[in-house]
Amino acid sequence: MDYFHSVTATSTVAIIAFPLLFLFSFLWISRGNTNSKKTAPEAGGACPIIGHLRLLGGPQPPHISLANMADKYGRIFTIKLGVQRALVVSNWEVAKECLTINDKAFATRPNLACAELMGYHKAMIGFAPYGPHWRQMRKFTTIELLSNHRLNLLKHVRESEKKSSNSDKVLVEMKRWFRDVTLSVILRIVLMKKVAKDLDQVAEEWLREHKEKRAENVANSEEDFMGVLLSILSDTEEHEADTINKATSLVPAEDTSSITMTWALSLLLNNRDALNKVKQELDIYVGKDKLLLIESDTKNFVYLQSVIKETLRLYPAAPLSVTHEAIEDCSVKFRPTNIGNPLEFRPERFITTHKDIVVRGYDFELIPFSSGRRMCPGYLFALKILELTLANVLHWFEFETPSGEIVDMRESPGLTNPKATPLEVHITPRLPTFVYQSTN
Ligand code: HEM
Repeated sequence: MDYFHSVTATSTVAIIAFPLLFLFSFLWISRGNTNSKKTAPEAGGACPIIGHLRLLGGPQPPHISLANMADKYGRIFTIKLGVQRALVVSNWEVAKECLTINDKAFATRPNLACAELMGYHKAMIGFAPYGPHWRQMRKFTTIELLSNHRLNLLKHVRESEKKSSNSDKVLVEMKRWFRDVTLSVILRIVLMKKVAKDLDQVAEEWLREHKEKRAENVANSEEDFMGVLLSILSDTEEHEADTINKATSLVPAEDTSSITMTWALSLLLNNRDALNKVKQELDIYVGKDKLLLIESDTKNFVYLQSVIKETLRLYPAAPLSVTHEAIEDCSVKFRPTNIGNPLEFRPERFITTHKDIVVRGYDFELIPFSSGRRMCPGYLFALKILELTLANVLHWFEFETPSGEIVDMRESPGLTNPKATPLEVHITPRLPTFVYQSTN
């Protein structure tokens, strides 16, 4: 039976809640959910929308609350957020319609106070309204910074980022560790050719300062990162605009990538069979006598790549995408479909039943990086960092939770989707001692 529902969007904010919700959408069907078009009661309160998302989130993350609401009101419903009417989309087919046929209609961002305050007066590409500035930034980001060609030129920066090993058992908070690695790579890319000082030295200085601030409990915001960058750059004039453009385009990389790596490791620690399969892959294709992996090694890690896709499916770093706003009238309709075992961590699905699905924005069943003209321009960079960093840490160390307990998988509210509790693990060396002492 075909069900069609449509909503006309005029000056509507679209919250595309995917792909976690796409899982729930399949459950809704199997639960015999009605497909009637409904409007949820008003969330109440005043703008800005971020405040409302937090309000919606309450004790649980906003995307989970929206999933519950979608369960009640359907996979496409509207909600009044203060003066704004928001269209909440929790199904991949509707998301496809929004991001293909209606892509241009939904291409701008809402006018939010947070975009003004956190986004350098909306100069940051992610917050910028659709228009000439966004177009120029997008061109710069996709061609000059994050194209396949540029990423290949910067391969050595990603490959050279490593952490020293200690032969003792060490307790490590993994999100911080992943964050430091990602920050260091970003910093070195942004400052490339810019600073007379040795790049490693600059990266180390930034990380030291960053760690000191953290120790003093100073808010560790994106603005800190930009502030430090701008102060480092203040003594240089040449190509400053380019450098600032680079920095603003790379800021989203840090949180999203380190969150995803933390979820991936957590899932593996709770699923020992999957962890063993990753290790087997590492032993077959790398062996235990080599320390540092390079990007060309990762093409063989089919199972690890499936783990990453499954992580992005179950714990997408940006579960609500970034809010889109409609610039013109359009109408959105949908027809339901079904998929099995959506809540299970089963990386094998991406080697068997769903092996052709890629996360590049055209398989709408899985779009953690979104799709269309506002799609994440950093997806290639992210996939490279995720594959290389996860492969390296899983190659170097054995991981155990402090008392062998199961990792807590609760999520916490926010625009991104961090773990509610830190991932603290004991790490011990996995390779023979001589490998850590070698310089490869
Ligand atoms: C696991 C990692 C990541 C995930 C899941 C992710 C996801 C997303 C999503 C869902 C959006 C919103 C797309 C939309 O509005 O439709 C986005 C935007 C964006 N992302 Fe990412 N991202 C990741 C990593 C990165 C990295 C590594 C970079 C840079 C190197 C990056 C740069 C950006 C930028 C600049 C935007 C704004 C694009 C625009 O508004 O035109 N992201 N990302």
